[in-house]
Amino acid sequence: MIELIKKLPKAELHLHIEGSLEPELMFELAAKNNIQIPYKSIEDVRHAYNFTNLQTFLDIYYAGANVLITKDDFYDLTWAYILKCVEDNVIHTEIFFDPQTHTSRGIAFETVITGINDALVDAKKQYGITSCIIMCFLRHLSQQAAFETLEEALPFKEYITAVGLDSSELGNPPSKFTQVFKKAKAEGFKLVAHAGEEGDFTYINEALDLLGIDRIDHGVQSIHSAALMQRLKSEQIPLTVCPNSNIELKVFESYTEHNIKALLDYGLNVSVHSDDPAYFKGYINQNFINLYEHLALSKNDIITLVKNAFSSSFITDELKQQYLAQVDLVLETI
Ligand code: HPA
Ligand SMILES: [Zn+2]
Repeated sequence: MIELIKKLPKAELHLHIEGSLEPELMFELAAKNNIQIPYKSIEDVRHAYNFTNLQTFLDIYYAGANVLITKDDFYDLTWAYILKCVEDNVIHTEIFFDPQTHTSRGIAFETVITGINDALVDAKKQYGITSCIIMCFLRHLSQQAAFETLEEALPFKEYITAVGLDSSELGNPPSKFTQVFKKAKAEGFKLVAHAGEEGDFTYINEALDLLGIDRIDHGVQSIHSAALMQRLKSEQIPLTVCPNSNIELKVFESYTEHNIKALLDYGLNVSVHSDDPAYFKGYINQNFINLYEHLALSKNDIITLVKNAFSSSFITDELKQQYLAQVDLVLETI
């Protein structure tokens, strides 16, 4: 089964590019850019990755992002991630970036977006990997700040497919961003939002009812509302679930307690993703392998999870069919 997991072509739909910053590159960029980081060695960094909840992770994650300064840094970060896609057979990836994490340090929006985009263009040329970019608003900041970020993004609209919402969930419900999501929709962006990771199921209801999102990121707390479960099932609203992240951030105590199998068996449109793989011990294949080893996923479960990701992606229907056929082709050879 592990061979199957590795060989299947996959789509990544929940990946923060800043969360793919491996400690080795963090050290290299810190030295190049003369940025102080609070670690003496790679070992030291890995040791610090011992989180108790979302906020303890975010504090370290934002500090890590401080080493990213130039367009080349954003290119190199993204290219390093593309090489992981090649390793894991990810043929389509939809990546988040957090512009405010960088613009608040005086880095131009243009520097960030063009560095990321150039690497994605090269990924298509060199490996045929398709991609899109999702710009996230930081929910611990104000709606006004999100509006300003949306304005900054408009000249680069052709590079950005969707807007999302991430960072500290508790106390920052989707309702805080109703107006800016309305504007983003009017500008033609697809909409996603992190909801129901640490926040309860009412955050998911708000993301659906007030923001009008196309996909929920995480969404695992939906299991606590029968009405919401019924709605997610009948409307087949995608949930991009990140198992390693949920374990590392103590959303579930262990893999055996993770509810993805229950969500899948109920008939929800769930898929598996890696969130912040440099911080959460592994990329997409490792997420599948951990689930397989602890939750007794069947071959059919794995195929459904893999196919759901393609179906829930923002690519054209034609490309979806092509990629789903590619999955079937690999299945025939195994
Ligand atoms: O898992 C996450 N949740 C919220 N914000 C984030 N920013 C990076 N990763 C995450
Ligand atoms: Zn996330």
